[in-house]
Amino acid sequence: MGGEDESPLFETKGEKGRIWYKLYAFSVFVGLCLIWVYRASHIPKLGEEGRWIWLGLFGAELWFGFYWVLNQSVRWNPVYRRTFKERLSKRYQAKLPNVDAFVCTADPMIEPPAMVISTVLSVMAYEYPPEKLSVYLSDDAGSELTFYALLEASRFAKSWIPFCKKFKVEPRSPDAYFNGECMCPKDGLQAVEWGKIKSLYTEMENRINDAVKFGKVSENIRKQHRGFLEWNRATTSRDHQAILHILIDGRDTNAIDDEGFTLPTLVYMAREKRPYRHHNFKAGAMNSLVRVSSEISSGAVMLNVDCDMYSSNSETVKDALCFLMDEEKGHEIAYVQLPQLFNNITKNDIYGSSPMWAWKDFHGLDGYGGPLYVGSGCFHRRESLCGKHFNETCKAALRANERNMEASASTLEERAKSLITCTYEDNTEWGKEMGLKYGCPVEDVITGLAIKCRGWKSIYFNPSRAGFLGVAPVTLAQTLVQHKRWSEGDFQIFLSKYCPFLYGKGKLKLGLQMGYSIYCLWAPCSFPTLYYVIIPPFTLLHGISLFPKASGIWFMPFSYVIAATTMFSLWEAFLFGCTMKRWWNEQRMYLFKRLASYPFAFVDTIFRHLGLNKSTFIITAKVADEEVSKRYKQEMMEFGSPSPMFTILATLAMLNLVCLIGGAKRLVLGEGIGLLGSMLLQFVLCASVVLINMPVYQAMFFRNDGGRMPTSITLTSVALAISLLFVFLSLLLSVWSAAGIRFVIDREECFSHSVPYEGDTVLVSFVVIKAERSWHYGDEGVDFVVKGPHGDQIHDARDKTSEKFEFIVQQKGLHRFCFTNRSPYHETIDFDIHVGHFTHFDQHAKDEHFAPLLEQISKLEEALYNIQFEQHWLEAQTDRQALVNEGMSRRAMHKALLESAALIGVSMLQIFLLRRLFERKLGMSRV
Ligand SMILES: O=c1ccn([C@@H]2O[C@H](COP(=O)(O)OP(=O)(O)O[C@H]3O[C@H](CO)[C@@H](O)[C@H](O)[C@H]3O)[C@@H](O)[C@H]2O)c(=O)[nH]1
Ligand SMILES: [Mn+2]
Repeated sequence: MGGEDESPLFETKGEKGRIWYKLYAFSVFVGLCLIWVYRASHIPKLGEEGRWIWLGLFGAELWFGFYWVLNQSVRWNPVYRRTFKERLSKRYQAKLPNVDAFVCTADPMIEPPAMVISTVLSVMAYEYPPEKLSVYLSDDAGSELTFYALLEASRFAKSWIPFCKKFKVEPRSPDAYFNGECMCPKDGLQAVEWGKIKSLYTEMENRINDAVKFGKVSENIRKQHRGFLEWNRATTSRDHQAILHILIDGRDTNAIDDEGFTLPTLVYMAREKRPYRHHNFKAGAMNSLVRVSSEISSGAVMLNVDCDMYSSNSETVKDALCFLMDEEKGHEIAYVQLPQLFNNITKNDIYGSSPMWAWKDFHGLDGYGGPLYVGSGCFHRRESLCGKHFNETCKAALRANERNMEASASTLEERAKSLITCTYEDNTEWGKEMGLKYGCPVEDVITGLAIKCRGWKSIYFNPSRAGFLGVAPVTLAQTLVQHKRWSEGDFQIFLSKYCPFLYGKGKLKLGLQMGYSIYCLWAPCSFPTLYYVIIPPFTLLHGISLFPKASGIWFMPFSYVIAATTMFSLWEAFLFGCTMKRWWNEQRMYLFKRLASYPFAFVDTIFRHLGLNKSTFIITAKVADEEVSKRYKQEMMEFGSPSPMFTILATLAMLNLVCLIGGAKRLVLGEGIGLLGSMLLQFVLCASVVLINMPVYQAMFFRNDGGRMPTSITLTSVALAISLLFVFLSLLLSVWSAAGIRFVIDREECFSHSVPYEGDTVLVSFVVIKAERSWHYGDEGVDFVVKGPHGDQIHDARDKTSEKFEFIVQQKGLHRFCFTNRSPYHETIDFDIHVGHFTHFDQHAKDEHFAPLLEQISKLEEALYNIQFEQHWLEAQTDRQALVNEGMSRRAMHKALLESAALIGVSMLQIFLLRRLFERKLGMSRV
């Protein structure tokens, strides 16, 4: 047995109880296959009704199944890592490598300099030999405000770092430490120092915030450092020379903290920017940092954090080194990614920013050779990031390296500056084979993939104390935009030559190829989801069943797959200690991303592929105004600023609401429990969508704060929902004439229909389409008699070829509708009936606020039915007329269209007036 010296620096463990998971997964897979079999074996034949709708559903279910299979890759073989930092310290104390930490910022307005320097200070205070630690700040805004803040930080560090080390403070971001939940120390000495440091910090923060408020630094401050000379009147964030200043030079014997210890090196960098040169966003900044640091400190390990992601665990560097320096496996590892967690998540995580499953997936990816590189919170081996291919000679490469001690700081600055000019990268491999790749909105994911295809492995490490904490978006729009960027970038990778299945073939394990594809295929997931959220509700409204009956055997696989996957995800949430509400919020965001972010991402990627648009990088804001933050803390969804994404969400929410109400009405008023049996799944689906959309309805109709849905979006989405209903209605009627019956009559034919309420309006129509003799077209009609429940005659028409009328029901119960054909020929008759139940609505609705809304919806819906009836009638008429006169039908259609348009207009107006009414009511009650 080997001694302590040969024991590994980290340990890997699998998860127990995987066999149960595999059994569960297998059973779900069987369920999925049965669903496919059901769909495939029940496809309506060519020319039959509803074939396309059915095929569409089949397509969606194929996709969901396929995607579910992909997802198994990250659940099949998860691994968990543990490090042994004491062994590292014992064996490598003097031989630890230089570590360079990079912090990126890009806009002092949405990434406040005070926040940025707190992040910088948190990494400067790492528990690591300071002479081996260098921190670089890349400022893509080239802002003197950020430079000034960093200058302040370089001074504050002198007291902050010794304070942290002396009292083992965590977290080491002064902002998080003083404003977070840390307790003021009771112990005498620490309490005194705590007070001193806190006031130092507060003063510094105030000075920085004052400068930011003022928009520039004062003349007094300008005199404090020659660096300010870089900024003149012509300097803008898009147009300036390369700026680089070593604010603390760790080699300098005078660069010491208050306790006399060396300080880590601190560098400010703003790469050259010119309006006519593309700067490649964060990837460009990172590559500049890689070059600059190789000149100044040439750390063998590089850490990158976003400016909002402070280090919350001062031991993380050592953890990372345990992986990279492990004697046996360390040399194969290119990077160590830590999870991106957030410090501003509310109890129920309303925007699903920290979905536990997302990071769980990374354990699964780790089992197949390595997680994705996702930007912030990742430690890289310099050589692998710079393009080196893995081979066995890489062994023992990570060693302590000497810094250039001869060159003066200003020489280093000059040399470094020449590496960050606009032209430096021309005709080089930077952005292609070296450094981070350009041209992709998720530079990190594509770079990580390329690194792994060069033969390296990666590690996912989730320490019990969070390594990094950032700022999660605090509005719905920001979250959706961020996900649009990610899903767009990932999908772009899938379509490029870096597609995990092509590029990774033979280089990555199949499990990892599948794992990468989960992310790469986010964007296309939007279409099956959209289909599922639109079509089943529509057909629910029209009483068309798309899923097996609840009593039938085919119902089993559907219900099993839905129940099993839902229960499983609830179980997982429960294991993570999630609240029910948080799980529910997560489901909502899961749906919203698929409905709103991913479709845009998909379309934009396709356009980009066709060369129609360029990629952009919308930086996520890290600050919000007070009102917005307040609502975020109260977990109220923020819809305040208009966004086309909201229009989609609101339209679909309205659509599902109307369809659910329509379906429920059918259930209550007409077809009863039989309908529920044949439409159960559609009801469940539609009802879940409506439930999950509650915050949307609230924002549209019931809220009065700044975060409610903008009126313009409410109006547009209501109009859109109505138009969609009409479009589908006419489509459905043309392909799937569910309403009305067409039958051939010989002598006599009777129908009965039960009307449950007195006072309902019944619309009845029939048209004799054609007689069964082609050579002769006569005008012979049929007789039509309607009788009430007690045999009383309600309507009597003699010898009519068509008829349309309505009557009010006097007595509820079974009504009879009888046709008599007096001609010797068979006739084809189209018969349609519709019972309207609007007048009774107000008796049922109690809620004072809900009543008018539901009434309006009901009215709309009633109108819709009437139009449907009308259209059906027109169509039947048209069919008849087609035999007589083509021209007539066109006029009929025009009439129908005109009617529809008028109705949309009126409904819109009603909704608008209703809203106004609400506003006034709420306004009054507040006074
Ligand atoms: O031109 C730019 C644009 C952005 N950034 C910086 O990039 C970081 C990430 O930007 P942010 O808007 O916060 O994006 P997020 O979506 O929150 O970032 C995640 O997703 C990005 C890829 O889309 C990764 O690069 C990040 O590391 C990862 O945290 C921030 O520090 C920015 O300052 C730049 O330096 N230059
Ligand atoms: Mn961010």
